[in-house]
Amino acid sequence: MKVLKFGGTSVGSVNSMLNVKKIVEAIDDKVIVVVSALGGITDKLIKTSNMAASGDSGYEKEMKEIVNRHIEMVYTVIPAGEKRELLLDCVNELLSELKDIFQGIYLIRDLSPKTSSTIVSYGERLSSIIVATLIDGAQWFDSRLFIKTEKKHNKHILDSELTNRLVRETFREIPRVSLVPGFISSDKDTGEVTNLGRGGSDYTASIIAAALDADVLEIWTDVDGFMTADPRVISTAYPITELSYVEAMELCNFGAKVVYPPTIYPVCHKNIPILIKNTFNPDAPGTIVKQEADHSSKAIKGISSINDTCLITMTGLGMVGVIGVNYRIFKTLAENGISVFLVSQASSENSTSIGVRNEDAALACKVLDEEFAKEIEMGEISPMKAEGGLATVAIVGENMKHTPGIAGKLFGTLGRNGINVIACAQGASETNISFVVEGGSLRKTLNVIHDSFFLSEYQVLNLFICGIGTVGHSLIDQIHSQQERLKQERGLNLKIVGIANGHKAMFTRAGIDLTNYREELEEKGMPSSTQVLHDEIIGMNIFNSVFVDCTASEEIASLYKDFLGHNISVVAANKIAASSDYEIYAELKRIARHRGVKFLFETNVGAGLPVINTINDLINSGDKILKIEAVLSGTLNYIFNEISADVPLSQTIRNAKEQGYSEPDPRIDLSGTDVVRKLVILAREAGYCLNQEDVEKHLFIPDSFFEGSLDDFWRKIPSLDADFEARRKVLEREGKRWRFVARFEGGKGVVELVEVDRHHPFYELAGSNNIILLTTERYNEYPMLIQGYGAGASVTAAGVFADIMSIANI
Ligand SMILES: Nc1ncnc2c1ncn2[C@@H]1O[C@H](COP(=O)(O)OP(=O)(O)O)[C@@H](O)[C@H]1O
Ligand SMILES: N[C@@H](CC(=O)OP(=O)(O)O)C(=O)O
Repeated sequence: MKVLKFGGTSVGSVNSMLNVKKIVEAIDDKVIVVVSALGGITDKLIKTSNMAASGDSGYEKEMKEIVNRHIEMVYTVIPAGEKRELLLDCVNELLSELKDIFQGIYLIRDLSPKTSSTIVSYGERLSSIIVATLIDGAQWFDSRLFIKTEKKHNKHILDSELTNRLVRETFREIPRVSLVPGFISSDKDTGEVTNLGRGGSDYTASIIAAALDADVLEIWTDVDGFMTADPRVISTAYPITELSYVEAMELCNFGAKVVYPPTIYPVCHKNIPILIKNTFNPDAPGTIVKQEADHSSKAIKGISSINDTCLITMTGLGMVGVIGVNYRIFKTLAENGISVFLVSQASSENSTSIGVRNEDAALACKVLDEEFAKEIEMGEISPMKAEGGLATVAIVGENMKHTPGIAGKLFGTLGRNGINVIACAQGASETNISFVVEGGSLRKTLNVIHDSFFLSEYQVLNLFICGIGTVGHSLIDQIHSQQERLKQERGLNLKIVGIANGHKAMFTRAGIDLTNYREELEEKGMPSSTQVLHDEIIGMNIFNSVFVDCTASEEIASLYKDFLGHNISVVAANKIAASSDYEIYAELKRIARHRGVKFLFETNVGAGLPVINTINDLINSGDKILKIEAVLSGTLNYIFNEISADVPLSQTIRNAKEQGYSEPDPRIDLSGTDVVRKLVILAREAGYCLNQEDVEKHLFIPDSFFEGSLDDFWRKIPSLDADFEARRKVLEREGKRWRFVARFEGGKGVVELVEVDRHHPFYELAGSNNIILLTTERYNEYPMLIQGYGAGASVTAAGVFADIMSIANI
């Protein structure tokens, strides 16, 4: 014999009702079917009662909707004929009783718990008679006659002994199909209608299954089984094939709504398996819950959470070593009907924290303050401290037992993502680790843990890309073309969750489709500003995230500090932050280290060339950088390689801009500012404290050319052409070339135009290439030389991409 329970979602629509009929009629065994109210009806009954009790005449409209929902259901699922007429008589009678009760409440403006229980019982009474008529040959039973409760601590609790006896008596002869309303019961002494609590139909079914020694209890709902996490929050959650009773209990007790927690015990006691199935997808295997579940796979089976948490903390040296303090805490709370779902006490015994629901917090504080009034007055214990708005998360799995490293992995993952754990608890059974976080971090917490424990084959990196000029655009193209390969071959899911340019920004947790992102940004993007980026990115509170700055903006660079402080790594093509005041640079590095995130800017010097990483590797392995000599400006090298009798200086500058080598304002290159910035960054990475103003500059363009607007500059620059051409001719005759060289030695930095002959390593430097010579303690007689493209969108974008990949750490 089987017991099948169909939840509100399974009897909520015409299609689902017809599925229920098909599923039940296909079973070749005796079956007892337990049903809930039509989806959403219990909530609506409660809402309508409250409206009527508060004198809101709008309750009539709600009541009409309740009537229509049931009548329409009858007309659509039951074919015309005698059966339908008989059913309509019963349904109409129940609905008219309900209408009268609501009217009574509205008139006297009073709603007692007893009336409330009566009202909600109509949900299951109505649904069960509809389903009983729908399923061929089904016989209806009134669960109020055999599910019996008694009142304890102001709550209706099941009287198991009496109920079991009555269930067995009622089903001495079990028909082929029996139909039972779930949830509802009656008081064993007064006969008043009661219920088993919200979600209680699962419990009704479990009680019946256990009392009658059913072969299986099937819970039919709207998901493919118990999932690794709440699928409404974690889109990547997937069904768990097998769970033990203990694991199922831990999960549903902690918010996995798919099964009402008390359901597990009766069937577990009788070793009856529970099968969770999807009414909308009956072919899916579902989840089987039994004594011994498969433990061969992951360390944890599922994650559940309760958003509604208040942590009450009792502290005081007067508690240390005193016997009976905990006894008094729990006795007081129990006497006041307050349920505690998390307890955390330090071994020093001077502080105990307990997790309760927010609605119980004020009462819990009050009764505990009263219980410990004497100790509080003597100063031995402080008054209770309540911290609301929190959430409790639990990771569950019997595999955790004796497996070292689970807590380490859990808390490490949370820490790296900037999630603060306010309290935690793990029982010696080692099947559950629970912890409390800020309510606002719940989504991020669940995502982070789900990702690290369940989706480890896919690591996710969430990217915000700011600036879609030449470098940003090229980066997005490169990511787009590599996304699938990285996923398949490296298990890395690179998701771009935000894109912004100077005037538009768009964000989506699911990841932006990169095919038409420019059009989408223009059409659907919100107005962008530094503030918008700051608030949206921090507000999204998304895990494993990286802010990628492909702008040259000082304002954008000013955001890094807050991003790093919120555990968002920063990858910058923008040089401003790393070359700004030494204190700012040092602070950003400090915050990143402290927060366990990365601040990377490899492309700040030499575009995609591995310059900074090389310096870091040398230093980290104990070497010392003694001298840096370099041509660091792709623009200037391009200009000095281009300049000829046919192409004067002014034209080479224009060409450099048009080819995308120079900064948007080429004066930043010509003034040496760009090279100074790069030298400062290299020196700092080499372990020296250097600021831009400490670098000596010998320029080749007079200072006056850098004053005024960019247009003024373009107008004035041809006036230098003749002089440059004369100097170039001399240089040519001497077999020399111009190189704009940056040098750092003995703590001093210099940038200047140098004339190099054919024996100098910089002589042959072609195009816009860069060259860096590092003289170190180890590379001394023969310095290390790094050379290659030092500018250009695609190599710079590739360098940024490499920084991003190093954060993914694969
Ligand atoms: N870990 C989980 N596994 C499956 N479902 C979950 C989990 N956590 C929360 N849920 C939610 O529980 C819902 C099923 O419970 P409920 O709405 O009470 O169904 P029913 O109406 O069938 O009783 C699912 O639709 C899902 O959104
Ligand atoms: N109808 C009741 C009982 C129940 O179990 O419903 P569902 O199976 O839809 O969770 C409620 O909403 O609480």
